[in-house]
Amino acid sequence: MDTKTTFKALTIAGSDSGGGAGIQADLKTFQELDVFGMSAITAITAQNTLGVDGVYPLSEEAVIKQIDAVSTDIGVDAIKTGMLFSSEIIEVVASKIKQYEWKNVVIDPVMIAKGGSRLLQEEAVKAIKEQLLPVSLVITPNIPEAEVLTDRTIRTLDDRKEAAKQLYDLGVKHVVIKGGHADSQNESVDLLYDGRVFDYFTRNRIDTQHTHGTGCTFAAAITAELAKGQSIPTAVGIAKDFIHAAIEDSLGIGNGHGPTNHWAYRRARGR
Ligand SMILES: Nc1ncnc2c1ncn2[C@@H]1O[C@H](COP(=O)(O)OP(=O)(O)OP(=O)(O)O)[C@@H](O)[C@H]1O
Ligand SMILES: Cc1ncc(CO)c(N)n1
Repeated sequence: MDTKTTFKALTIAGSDSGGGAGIQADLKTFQELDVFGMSAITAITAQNTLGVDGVYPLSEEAVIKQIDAVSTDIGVDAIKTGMLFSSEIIEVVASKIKQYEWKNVVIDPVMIAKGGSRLLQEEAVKAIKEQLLPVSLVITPNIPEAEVLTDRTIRTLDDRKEAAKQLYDLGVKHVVIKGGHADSQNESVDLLYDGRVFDYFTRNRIDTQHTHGTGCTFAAAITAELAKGQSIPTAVGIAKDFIHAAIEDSLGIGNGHGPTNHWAYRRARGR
């Protein structure tokens, strides 16, 4: 008898034509971590390592149809959201999370691309806080996103801890505030808060400009591990190792902020 179990993850996010962030980064990461990846695309971006040259959102109907198509047939063990673009799409996603009673829900609250292009409309921040956070397991903001979501300035680790508590109070069960944008020259520390204790995931800071899609890749790795049934601290620890390997062994592609290397983690394990 075939007893093989296939773990499945769905990403609801934008397409990055450059292949380093968005849907493309998520699917590559799921694949590298032995999880079957599926996607519901919210918007198409014309994008490369130099920046975003166009954003083309899809209709709410198109997003609903994609989510329903995979959920009613294939099934989903974990979901991740990335670029959601508008309040209308956020509302659709929140209602689908409730309808399908998804528990392993990772929200990467993507707002602005490295070159400054908006991937989330300004007024949609409220919908993330009010509709998505209460139905989510984990949120993974970078420091500027955490500042917007909490309306506070984050300079010190104590500021970050206060912001994590504030986000937790909005209903999300675990908060990871990433340290890629922190001032530290030597290390990149990610903070995890579960409503009781703070946990720290620390690796040396790599001196590189090739960090396009680090946030998407990190959150996708957490999602893949949750799909397999790992605990949150274990999933975050594996995601930290995955993104560190991907940044360290970068590909040097393009003329700007290049992508990370999604196969570096697997190669380092001799697979
Ligand atoms: N230079 C670096 N060296 C080591 N780790 C890094 C570096 N930059 C980012 N990271 C790690 O990468 C992950 C993503 O963090 P970051 O704060 O850069 O996310 P982000 O800004 O959302 O990324 P993006 O918007 O490019 O997708 C975190 O685990 C962070 O600690
Ligand atoms: C489509 C897309 N999603 C997320 C990001 C953030 O890295 C990006 N640059 N593009």
